[in-house]
Amino acid sequence: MPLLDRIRGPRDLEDLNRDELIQLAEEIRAFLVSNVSRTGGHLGPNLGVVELTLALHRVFDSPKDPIVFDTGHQSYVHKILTGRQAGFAKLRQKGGLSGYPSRSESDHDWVESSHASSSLSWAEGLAKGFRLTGEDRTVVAVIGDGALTGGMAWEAVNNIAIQKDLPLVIVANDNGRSYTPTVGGLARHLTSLRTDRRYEQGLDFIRRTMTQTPLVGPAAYEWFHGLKTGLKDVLAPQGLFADLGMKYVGPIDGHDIVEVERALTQAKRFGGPVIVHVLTQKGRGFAAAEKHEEDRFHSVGRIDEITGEPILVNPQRAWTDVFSEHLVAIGREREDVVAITAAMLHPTGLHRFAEAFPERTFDVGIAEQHAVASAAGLAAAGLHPVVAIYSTFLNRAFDQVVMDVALHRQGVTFVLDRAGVTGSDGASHNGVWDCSILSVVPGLHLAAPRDEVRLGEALRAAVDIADAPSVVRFGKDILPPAIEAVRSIDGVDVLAESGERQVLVVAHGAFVPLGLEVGERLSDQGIGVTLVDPVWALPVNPVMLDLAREHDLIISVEDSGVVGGLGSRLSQELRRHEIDTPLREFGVPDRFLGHASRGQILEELGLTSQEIARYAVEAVLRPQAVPATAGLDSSEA
Ligand SMILES: Cc1ncc(C[n+]2csc(CCOP(=O)(O)OP(=O)(O)O)c2C)c(N)n1
Ligand SMILES: CC(=O)[C@@H](O)[C@H](O)COP(=O)(O)O
Ligand SMILES: [Mg+2]
Repeated sequence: MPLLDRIRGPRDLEDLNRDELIQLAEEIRAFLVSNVSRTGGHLGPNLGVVELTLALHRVFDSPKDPIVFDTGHQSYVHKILTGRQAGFAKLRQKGGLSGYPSRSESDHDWVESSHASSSLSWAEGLAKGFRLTGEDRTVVAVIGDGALTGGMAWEAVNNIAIQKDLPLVIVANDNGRSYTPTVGGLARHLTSLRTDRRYEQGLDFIRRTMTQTPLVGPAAYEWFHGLKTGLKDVLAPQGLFADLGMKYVGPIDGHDIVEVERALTQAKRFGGPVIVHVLTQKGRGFAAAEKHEEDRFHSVGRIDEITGEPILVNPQRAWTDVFSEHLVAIGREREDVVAITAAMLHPTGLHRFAEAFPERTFDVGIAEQHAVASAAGLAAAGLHPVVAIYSTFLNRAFDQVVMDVALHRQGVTFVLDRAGVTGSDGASHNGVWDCSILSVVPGLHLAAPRDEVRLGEALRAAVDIADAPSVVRFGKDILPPAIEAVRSIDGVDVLAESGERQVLVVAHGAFVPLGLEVGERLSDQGIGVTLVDPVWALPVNPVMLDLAREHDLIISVEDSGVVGGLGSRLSQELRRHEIDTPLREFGVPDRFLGHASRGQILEELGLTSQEIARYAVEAVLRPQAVPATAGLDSSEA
């Protein structure tokens, strides 16, 4: 019987000997490869933390001792060891396991992380809280070298370092990579800790001595490890962490389970804040991942479990690809255009720009706030920065968008990928907050292009704006075919017109095809429709006000948060101009969405042409009978 079948919870790990643990680690890797290759998910990060997670669960008493996984994408092994093996068949699917820690799944999950660099603050708060309430618990934070580049992590370190009796163990899981190799001074510092020559020379000496000792088997192993640990304390540079006043243990070979356990035990006994520096290999044990230069299989779709080749290669291009190509073309024409990524060069499509213009591309680490403020500086120095970032991660840098870019009237372009409902990564990764938060930024321009042509045009227009923030947002899906306008009125594209001017459908970005379907359904019912795409949704184009005056009802559809979103902004402008045409906004309600496919989520929210058209027909035929909030109701289904 495989050992893994006997593991129902961390207690089942207690009696395993070293050989059994090694076998179990192998079984877990096979389990991960076989399952994640079928569902997709964060394979590489999890293959790297198998021994580390086994050791964590043997040394600490989870859930009494909380284990907080930074970002949380590397918590699959933790899930396997805490009774959730069966759930992997539906990982990240509707009704299945979340791709991140989830409190509804298990008491072992304390923090539903997913946005990076917050674990140390969480752990500090938990540990401080337990100390105040007199509970004897140790809190563990597992943070990657990438997540350690985030400013929040350093705000926490600064605060932790002065609390000498805080029972807090920070495990720095150093695999040298975020997606690509982790960049920056900290990464360099970790490398120097990893490769310090004095420690290596000391180890060589021990190895040579060992060949002359009479010890064999486990005794030799114990002896060797004891010496290695002692040697590290004496010879290895404690560096930055120790200088800040924290105890540093490491560097530890993260795939040597005995060594990891020993270090964690030592850290637990210490009773104050300790950083345990563990070296791991992203993608370990799966050849295709180990040699995958781009990201070591950080996040995969469905793949062949032997070769690692993607199973479904969609020949159609995604929004990211098209943006990527347009930006290179712009870069050739405009020497002042520079690009910034917060550790996501390939996922945001900036790798092409980086290949063409390496000296004009900046990877700042997982540091969105810095990325945006630094962009303001670059703009003030005469350049035009393009900050390419996932919509959800811009939340981190809202203040910098307002204070550093908008207030200073700097020409910075934000390209927001993964805008709208993304689905399988769960609540936190839907890009549904950008329009609401950006709507309140004075002077900001925002475009939601509907197809490739409009994306190219919007991007060019955005980089021409030299005195204000400009934003181009698009989703994760593949691109729809080009949708040509029937005519254009001062920048507002009219996509369809039929009959009397009864219903004005205003559709944005990826929801333009949905708007077209709504329009068709209405004209099939004999209702006059005008369908428009403003392309530039912010600031509101005055043409929209004229169009609003000419219609009886306005329906706005957007793939973003409905509260304070684009429809809502238009509605406010109408009121400001005393235009009383009723407007109903359809978009994503203000609640957290469970993980599921994009299609399933949109269906659940009633964001289908059938539901929207049903509302519009009712509102036109029986205006008195339709409640004022009906549009919002259907999106809260
Ligand atoms: C605030 C924020 N920005 C960007 C990301 C996207 N992201 C997820 S994992 C990751 C790299 C993490 O690297 P590391 O912490 O070293 O973990 P590893 O995958 O190497 O285990 C990035 C950039 C995120 N989750 N949160
Ligand atoms: C953990 C994290 O934040 C990213 O890895 C994210 O899951 C990537 O999303 P995509 O797969 O949409 O690029
Ligand atoms: Mg890493």
